[in-house]
Amino acid sequence: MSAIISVQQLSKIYDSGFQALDNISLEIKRGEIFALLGPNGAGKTTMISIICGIVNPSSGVITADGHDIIRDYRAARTKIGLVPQELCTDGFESVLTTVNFSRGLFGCPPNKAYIEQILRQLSLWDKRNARIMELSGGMKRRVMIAKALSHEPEILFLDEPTAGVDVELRRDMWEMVRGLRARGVTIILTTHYIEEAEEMADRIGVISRGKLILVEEKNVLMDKLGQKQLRLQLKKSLQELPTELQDYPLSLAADGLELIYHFDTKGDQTGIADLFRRLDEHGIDYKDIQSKQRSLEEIFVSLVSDTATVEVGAVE
Ligand SMILES: Nc1ncnc2c1ncn2[C@@H]1O[C@H](COP(=O)(O)OP(=O)(O)OP(=O)(O)O)[C@@H](O)[C@H]1O
Repeated sequence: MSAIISVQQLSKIYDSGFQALDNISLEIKRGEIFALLGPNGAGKTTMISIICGIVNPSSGVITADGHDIIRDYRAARTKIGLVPQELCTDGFESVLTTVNFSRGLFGCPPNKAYIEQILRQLSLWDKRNARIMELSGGMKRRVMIAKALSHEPEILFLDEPTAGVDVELRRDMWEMVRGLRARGVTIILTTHYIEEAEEMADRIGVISRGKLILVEEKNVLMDKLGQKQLRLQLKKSLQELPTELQDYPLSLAADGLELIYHFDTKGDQTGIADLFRRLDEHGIDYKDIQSKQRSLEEIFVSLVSDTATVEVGAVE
């Protein structure tokens, strides 16, 4: 897949002297869903704002669908739709007027059929004549998406699309984003919700203190770093591991009532059969077994824990 966005050696130093981005290079592939993860203040919004032409870069070269975002600003901007973090729209206007107006700002001629299609897709068609102030928070957020899509962009930036929305609406949004991707829209989203990236993204980038510390296919990331755990609930508690088992990747938890075995999903052999034999030899009985994949959240926390204070995996 070719790159639809290319970011080369991007740095941003705000007027205050604060360096928000430090030499970032990144290519977004056409048609992918790319999730940008990072703790508060990592630089996600700064990066999006620069690509969308809202904030000036201090150095670096960025193109959107081949158009330089500074020299060829207008052409670049028409390729991009942005759903900002904050809801910003006139509450007195109707949904339809607002979305049509946004389209007009890009110099696009009216297209009733297209606007109807996106409003239907976002379940807003029935509310098209309602004033924005009369809508629920989730609906307002969808209006922001409709506005961002009004000029038929090929790239959609979603800055924390599901912050503060309930679980059901979050799932609807995920469905909608997948639908957009199926129509060929490239999607870049920032999120604090690791589960969102895990669920949706094709690739994941992790940004911490203005540096891009990792870019990887989600599945590769899960495989590469994704360890599995086998948890055995013991019938009798153990004070400590028998000496012969101390070289195994085992640990005791829950006051000696749980034995945790770590193994690599990539390895040829998990060692589980051998472990069971050894437990049998030592008369260690268990009543239940669970296996658990290391989540992206754990991976993320371990990645950024030494570079920043982490605030991740917010759960409502
Ligand atoms: N206009 C500005 N002037 C000075 N510093 C700024 C400005 N805008 C942002 N910053 C700083 O740049 C850093 C990155 O901010 P940014 O909003 O890009 O982070 P973020 O990763 O989007 O965070 P969050 O997840 O909290 O939205 C922060 O330390 C922020 O205080």
